[in-house]
Amino acid sequence: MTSTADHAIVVQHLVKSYGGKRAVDDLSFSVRRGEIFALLGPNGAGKTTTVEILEGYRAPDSGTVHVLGLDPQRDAAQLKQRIGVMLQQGGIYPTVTASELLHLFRHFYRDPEDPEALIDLVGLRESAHVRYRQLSGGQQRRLALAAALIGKPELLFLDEPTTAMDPQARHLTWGIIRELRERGLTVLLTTHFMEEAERLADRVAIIDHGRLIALEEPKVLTQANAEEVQFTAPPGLDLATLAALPAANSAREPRPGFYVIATTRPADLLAEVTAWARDAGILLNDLRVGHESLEDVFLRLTGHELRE
Ligand SMILES: Nc1ncnc2c1ncn2[C@@H]1O[C@H](COP(=O)(O)OP(=O)(O)OP(=O)(O)O)[C@@H](O)[C@H]1O
Repeated sequence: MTSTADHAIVVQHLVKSYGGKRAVDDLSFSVRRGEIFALLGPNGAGKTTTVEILEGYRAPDSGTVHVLGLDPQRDAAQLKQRIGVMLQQGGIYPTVTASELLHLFRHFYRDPEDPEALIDLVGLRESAHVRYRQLSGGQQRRLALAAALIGKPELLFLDEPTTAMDPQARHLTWGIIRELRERGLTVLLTTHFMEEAERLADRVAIIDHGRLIALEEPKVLTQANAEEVQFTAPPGLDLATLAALPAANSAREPRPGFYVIATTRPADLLAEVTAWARDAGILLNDLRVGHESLEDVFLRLTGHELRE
């Protein structure tokens, strides 16, 4: 039973339409206190709409939503003191510095965090007095993260937190988010990045067309399936031939030239695939055995790929 005592967010049968189109379609899920929960889905899946309803910026058409035990519409003022929202790109005044922004924002909260400690936490000490527009994309996102933390929130909403970051900045940010979980914060994350959900989240809700497709721990999602042999080769190979290899269960070509063969005997299949390729004079690249990635899982569940 989901209760508001041990759950930071409880969403039940949420519906939101724009015109005649359902952006969120009977969505139900709960986020436990202290977990990092990812909403994963392609463009237009309904992630932002859902998050904005939870933040109190949009009203649902029907269904119920509880955030920290509160109704985001009715208890908006109370809730704003207890949640942190990372502003989207472009949401920060271009000539302000990190230090100025955080020292200003602290006045909006009853019990704010020390701005200087936050500057250190997000790794902006060297750039604390640089104007926002002169920061790199990754630094700008980290400042937005610091700004979301200034009110010492219990629950943090991160909408696409590592967009525009290079791999180094992304890893840094993942480290910060993990540290926040250690401190007991609950995090609701939306992302297009498989790897981000896989590495950060305790549980992942995959949504598509406003509906819940799956809700699992990342490792359960990826282990639920048999192993696979994957490789790249020229597009258009005969899938029936591949599926007919003795150790193969099924074969598919999810992207042109990228092949996935499911098996319960990966070592045998690997030998069969390489022998077949040699006989057919086909060069295989990136041959590997593995579990499905979250990307494969998404493709299998929704029939289309996750786009950035
Ligand atoms: N204010 C609005 N008016 C009309 N339609 C909207 C509005 N906001 C969103 N939509 C539509 O609702 C659907 C869900 O959009 P939403 O932004 O919630 O998805 P998303 O998963 O966050 O996608 P993205 O990753 O692109 O932000 C989309 O089809 C979108 O075009």
